[in-house]
Amino acid sequence: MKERNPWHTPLTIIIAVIGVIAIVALVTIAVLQNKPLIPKYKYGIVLDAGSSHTAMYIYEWPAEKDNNTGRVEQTHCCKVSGSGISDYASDPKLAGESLKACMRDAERFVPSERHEETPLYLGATAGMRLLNIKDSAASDRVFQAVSESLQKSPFSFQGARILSGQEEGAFGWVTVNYLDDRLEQGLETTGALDLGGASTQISFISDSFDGSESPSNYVAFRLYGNDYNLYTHSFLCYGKDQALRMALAHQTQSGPGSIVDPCFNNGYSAVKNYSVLYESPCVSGRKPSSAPQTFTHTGKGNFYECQEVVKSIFNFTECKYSQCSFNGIFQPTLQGTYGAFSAYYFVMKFLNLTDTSVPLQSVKEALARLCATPFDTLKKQHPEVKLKFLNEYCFSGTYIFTLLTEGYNFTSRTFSDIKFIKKIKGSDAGWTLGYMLNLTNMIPAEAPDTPLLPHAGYVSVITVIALVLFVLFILSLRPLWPRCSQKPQIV
Ligand SMILES: O=c1[nH]cnc2c1ncn2[C@@H]1O[C@H](COP(=O)(O)OP(=O)(O)O)[C@@H](O)[C@H]1O
Ligand SMILES: [Ca+2]
Repeated sequence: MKERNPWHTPLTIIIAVIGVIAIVALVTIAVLQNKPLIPKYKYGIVLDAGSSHTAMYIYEWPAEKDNNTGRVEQTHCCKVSGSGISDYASDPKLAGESLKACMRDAERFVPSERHEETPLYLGATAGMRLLNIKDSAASDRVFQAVSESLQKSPFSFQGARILSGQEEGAFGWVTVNYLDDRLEQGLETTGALDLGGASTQISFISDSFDGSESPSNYVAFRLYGNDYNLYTHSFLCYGKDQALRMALAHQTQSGPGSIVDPCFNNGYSAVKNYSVLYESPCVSGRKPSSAPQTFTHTGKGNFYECQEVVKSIFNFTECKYSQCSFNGIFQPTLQGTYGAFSAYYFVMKFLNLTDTSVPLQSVKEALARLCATPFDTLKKQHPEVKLKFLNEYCFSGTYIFTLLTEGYNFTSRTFSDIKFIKKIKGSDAGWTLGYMLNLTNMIPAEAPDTPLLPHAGYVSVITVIALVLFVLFILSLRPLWPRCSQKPQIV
């Protein structure tokens, strides 16, 4: 007769089936419990109205996370065609019109159910600061026009305003450190170097700086439970386009009519208008009284001579503090690593010097070579590069080199601490993300409570405990186990 398998009793089969169902149910609940059901996002839109152009950034973050603590990422960027809003002073309506194409873009990228609740901000930087100095009524009219245009969008428009230089510097610093996950984890922070067309910002933490020596350069933050004493300064007129104006103005002082400029390549030649050159507040008041209408601007391409011209737009002597960068502005000792973005990146990218940390000597050699290249050769080497930029790379590169070394005092040792970057993890480096994080209170002052275990750890622990309980349960039923298979013992 065939022996019955002792495990095949109705009781053990029922126990096993119930046990398996219980484990599957437990693990399924553990997996589903903490998982978002459908990936739903919230959105925020920031328009960066820079001196040279306006760009729109759309950010998104998970809607389910409590108090908007989920990671914010840039999902889309739209470049407004035409020039910066400050160039529409004589026809402000056009400034409003120019934003429309990007706003339509935003309507497609943000799901329509979210339109009404999505905040929309416009922040203007140094181009509007200069227009405000030159003609504040014109600046008001431009803001009026862009605000009217943005109010017509389906988003929740929160206003258009000029950022102070301090805000521009501090929010750039917040952006790079947020994207690098340095704030939440309380890691050593990175300094931020931003070069625009009309102003430039430097922001970093220095242990020697507590704000006492120069309170106007001090911004205090408490983020995720950590205190930061940030040094920041924005130099108005030291963006690369206004710096070029100052360099040209300096060279026209010696005698009107023509300039032979070492910062432009040999073979470059253009006729320029005196009053256009001198219309900016960065140079106004210095126009020679005998100046003719136009002057000829030709290049002779020499990096070393160009450096001398560039140095002439800085004041290195005046300083009433313990130490200064330039123009009598206090700067504490440089410390740590730096992310350099916007025009720093564009120029260093053109020089092919962005990938690794670059020795200062290599930058010098690359610039000496670039400036010495005849303009015709340069055009043939770079047919894809817009002439407007190609014309100016010798000047822009020399300006960056001089600003970093003579202005901010980077040395051949500390220069390689600078990384030239455009994006961090898919989001552009710039002030816009930090600005939105601040206005939406998305970075808490105190560290949020975190669950004891991460999700995967939680699921594993639950599974192991369930298995152990199941085995213990089966073992506890031992007295009920069938004994019929045991061989009869011979007494
Ligand atoms: O491809 C490029 N090559 C070189 N420079 C560029 C390129 N794209 C943008 N730029 C420059 O970057 C700068 C951006 O400045 P922005 O418009 O942000 O001014 P702001 O920050 O001073 O208000 C401008 O000088 C612009 O000409
Ligand atoms: Ca800018």
